[in-house]
Amino acid sequence: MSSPILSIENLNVSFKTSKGIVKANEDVSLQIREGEILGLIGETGCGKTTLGKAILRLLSGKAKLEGKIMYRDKDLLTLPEKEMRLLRGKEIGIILQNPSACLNPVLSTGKQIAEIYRYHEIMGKKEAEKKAGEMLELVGISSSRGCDYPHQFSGGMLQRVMVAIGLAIRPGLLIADEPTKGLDPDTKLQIAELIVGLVRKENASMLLITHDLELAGRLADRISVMYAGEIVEMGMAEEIISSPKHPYTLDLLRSLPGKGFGTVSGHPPSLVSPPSGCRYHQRCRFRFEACSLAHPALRELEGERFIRCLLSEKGRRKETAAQPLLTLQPVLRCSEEGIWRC
Ligand SMILES: Nc1ncnc2c1ncn2[C@@H]1O[C@H](COP(=O)(O)OP(=O)(O)OP(=O)(O)O)[C@@H](O)[C@H]1O
Ligand code: NI
Repeated sequence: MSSPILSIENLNVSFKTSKGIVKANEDVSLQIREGEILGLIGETGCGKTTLGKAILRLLSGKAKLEGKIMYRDKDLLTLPEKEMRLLRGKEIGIILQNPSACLNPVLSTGKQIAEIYRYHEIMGKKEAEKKAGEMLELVGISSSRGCDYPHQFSGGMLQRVMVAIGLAIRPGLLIADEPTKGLDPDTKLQIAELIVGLVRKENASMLLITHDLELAGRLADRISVMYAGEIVEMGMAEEIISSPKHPYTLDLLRSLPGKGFGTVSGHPPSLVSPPSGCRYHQRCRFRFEACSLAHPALRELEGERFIRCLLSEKGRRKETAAQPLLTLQPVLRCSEEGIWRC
């Protein structure tokens, strides 16, 4: 097994707001290995972007961060800002979800890519502009369009420009935050495959942030499922998709458009005052009394599978799965071993 390029230990991120302290990430621990693509999924507002930005210390001054984030041998939460600036873009690239807000409207796209090389003082102006053209070609845009401004590009093309910027200096780790948001289904897949193809070619690693479980299942090696600021399930992508163990993951899978179910019913809880016990218990079809009282820990099951659910504790699963408090039309059944299947 390859060593981690990124290791996050017990990360807590909170924001002081007028409504109270928003606990956007709580006790988050995960690793991304060399050459690995980790999908981070969860509903809107669960804390995915917070985690991605925390890695690069891009959160606003209101954010309080505790825990440890190691990139190779660098401790990112204590690294001096000067070193952090050198690391951003060069060792860890980021693609944010809204290209038109991230790009400078009065600078040509070619110049914006060239600026990265100039900023990191890798090469001179002429060479940087030539390299920017090559990057555009790499992401499927003619280098002649380097003179064009962001408003002259479609959403999909702009996202390609963001990919070129994110990967310009061949970072070891790429954080891609909803890189396909707002694109039509065909463009979405093309962009996602483009990013993954380039990352794989470089043997780089990636944190792929998305609310799209299907996309993560198709492109990631492993998946972390986040709910209300916490990781609730983590494992190999194909296993998460074929046999989800946390009721939330199961509900996410059931809500895929292809299954015709719509979104997961109910609303995520407040991150200012989350419910006691399991954060998902109010929406969970398998809840039992203890779920509203005891906060489950993230436990490791066999084969690097992690789950934060009281049902995963021995003896509970069968008993409870057999008698869910709420029974929706079951596409579920409980197998002999007590593992749920879609
Ligand atoms: N700068 C901030 N100040 C205050 N609260 C914030 C800030 N940034 C994020 N939050 C809050 O933290 C929580 C997590 O937000 P985050 O953007 O990380 O969620 P997300 O999973 O990325 O959602 P989406 O899928 O919509 O992008 C939300 O409740 C959000 O309102
Ligand atoms: Ni987000």
